[in-house]
Amino acid sequence: MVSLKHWQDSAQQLAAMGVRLPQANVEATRRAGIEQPRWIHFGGGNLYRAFHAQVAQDVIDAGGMDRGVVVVETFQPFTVDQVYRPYNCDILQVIMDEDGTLDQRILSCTAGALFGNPQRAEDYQQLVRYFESPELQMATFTITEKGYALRNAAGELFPYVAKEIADGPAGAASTMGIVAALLLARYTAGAAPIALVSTDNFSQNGRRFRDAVLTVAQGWLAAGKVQQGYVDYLMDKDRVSFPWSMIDRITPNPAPATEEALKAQGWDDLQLIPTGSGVSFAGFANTERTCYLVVEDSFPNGRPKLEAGGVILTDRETVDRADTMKVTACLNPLHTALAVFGCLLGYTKIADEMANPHLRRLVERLGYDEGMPVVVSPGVIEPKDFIDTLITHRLPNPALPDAPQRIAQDTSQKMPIRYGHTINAYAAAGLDAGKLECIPLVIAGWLRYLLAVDDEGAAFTPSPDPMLDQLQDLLAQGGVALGVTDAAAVHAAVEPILSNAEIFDCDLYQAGLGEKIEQYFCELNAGPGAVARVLAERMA
Ligand SMILES: NC(=O)c1ccc[n+]([C@@H]2O[C@H](COP(=O)([O-])OP(=O)(O)OC[C@H]3O[C@@H](n4cnc5c(N)ncnc54)[C@H](O)[C@@H]3O)[C@@H](O)[C@H]2O)c1
Ligand SMILES: O=P(O)(O)OC[C@@H](O)[C@@H](O)[C@H](O)[C@H](O)CO
Repeated sequence: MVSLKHWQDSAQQLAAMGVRLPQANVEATRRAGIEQPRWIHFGGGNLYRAFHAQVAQDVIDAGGMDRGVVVVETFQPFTVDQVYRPYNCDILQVIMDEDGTLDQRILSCTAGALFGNPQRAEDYQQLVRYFESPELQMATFTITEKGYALRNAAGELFPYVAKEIADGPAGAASTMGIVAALLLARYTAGAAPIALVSTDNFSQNGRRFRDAVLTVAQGWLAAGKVQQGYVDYLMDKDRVSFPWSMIDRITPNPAPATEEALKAQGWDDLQLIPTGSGVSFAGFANTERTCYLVVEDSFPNGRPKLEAGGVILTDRETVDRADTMKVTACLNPLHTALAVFGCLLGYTKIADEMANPHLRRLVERLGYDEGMPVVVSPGVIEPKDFIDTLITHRLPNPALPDAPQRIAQDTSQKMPIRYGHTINAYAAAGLDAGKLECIPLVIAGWLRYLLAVDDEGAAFTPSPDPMLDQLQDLLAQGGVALGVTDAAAVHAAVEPILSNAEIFDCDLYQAGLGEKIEQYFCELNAGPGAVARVLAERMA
């Protein structure tokens, strides 16, 4: 048997098993990274473990960075304590090819892991020291869309954000507040430049990230907690940059099937680590081979040689086009459609959904017919090739254990990016959004999903979502349950949701889609079996 915790004792055996090993001196890069990283990553979830860590290992192996990355959690310490530290921060990356091959590689590029929240003073102070150093060049982030959110659906600051603004940097509590406080420490220590790179899935992520940090910082300025010089520092892109990015790699939660396959190959310490939530972790990260990371080349303090890790460095406009292509048209809207309908139809694997001709037709029409017409090619990736590969290889990959339940997480946070953007783009291009059929069908499917009753009439547990309770209450208060198809009752219950521009980035009634979504919802909600029937009729 071989173990990830002690892999260096079995290097020869691992090499014989075909497991790729780090090329650089592991201990030296680890020591140097713990001493002072050049790269800190916030949100050490599965995407970091499968993708950013690969980039960092490639860069280190190629001599493009002399030290390891430090991973930081701000939200909860789970991965730090239960996933990183027990494995000395090492990761087994498992790339799952369509033919069932498991391509395995040990990634030893993570030097340390911290719970960087004032709740854990020792780790937080270490993080502050890292930020005070001019040697730190960049921080990357995968903290999910909600990690950047400061306001509720009514547009008001969350109470804990209002409180941290009133309390000042010492009371930083949200991730945006913590980042603003770390930047204050950096400013005070000499104002060295830095790049803060959001690699989360939403359009213009750098702009929105910057806006969120500035909202907190300007709140502190208004409350007399910081000086103008600090805000000037944050606003100076030559000192603090927020490069935009596009990231793509379908990275499911570690799956029992992967755990079993690895055990059968001789691994003895890669059991799934229970989290008590929908997400799962393990010593391994399972992912697909295809990956893209496109980043605006704006690093005022220099950067590791990211090109050696396959990163495409380019200008902001190209990044924006690549990202818009992926998150608003050619991948993520298709994913959310499969998530919503997959949960309703009892699927647990995306590849199985792609074998359903009606679901396959739905995602083809969503992508080719409804998303693509308003996509501008980024040049660095050809949209038609991208979506062709997605539909013919990536989504149907039977080896990839991706689940609609994973993708359904936080759907309320993704609506503006995945559908609102295209609806608004139709209006901007003088096209009639009211003619769209698949986007409103998915939104109606999401309302149907919120009832938490599947197409057989059985209750299911929706994936975690910060707005779930609020949205479910609106439907319940309106008397909407499975079987309710009275148009007036449905309208009264769903109108506050569909007209809310905080949720969709547009008022769907003004966009000419509200009534159509209500009609689709009534069809989908007619009773058990209605979801499959409507899909079969409309996607014939
Ligand atoms: N998994 C993928 O296929 C994939 C692909 C491309 C992009 N992404 C982007 O990466 C993000 C993370 O994906 P993942 O697969 O690593 O998810 P994950 O669930 O494995 O990890 C989520 C990470 O975000 C942190 N987090 C959650 N809520 C937070 C909050 N409010 N503030 C700060 N941190 C918070 C968690 O602690 C964890 O480190 C996604 O939301 C998406 O934007 C994911
Ligand atoms: O990560 P999210 O929650 O924004 O979205 C779920 C999936 O659509 C997403 O993770 C994809 O797998 C990813 O965007 C592929 O690159």
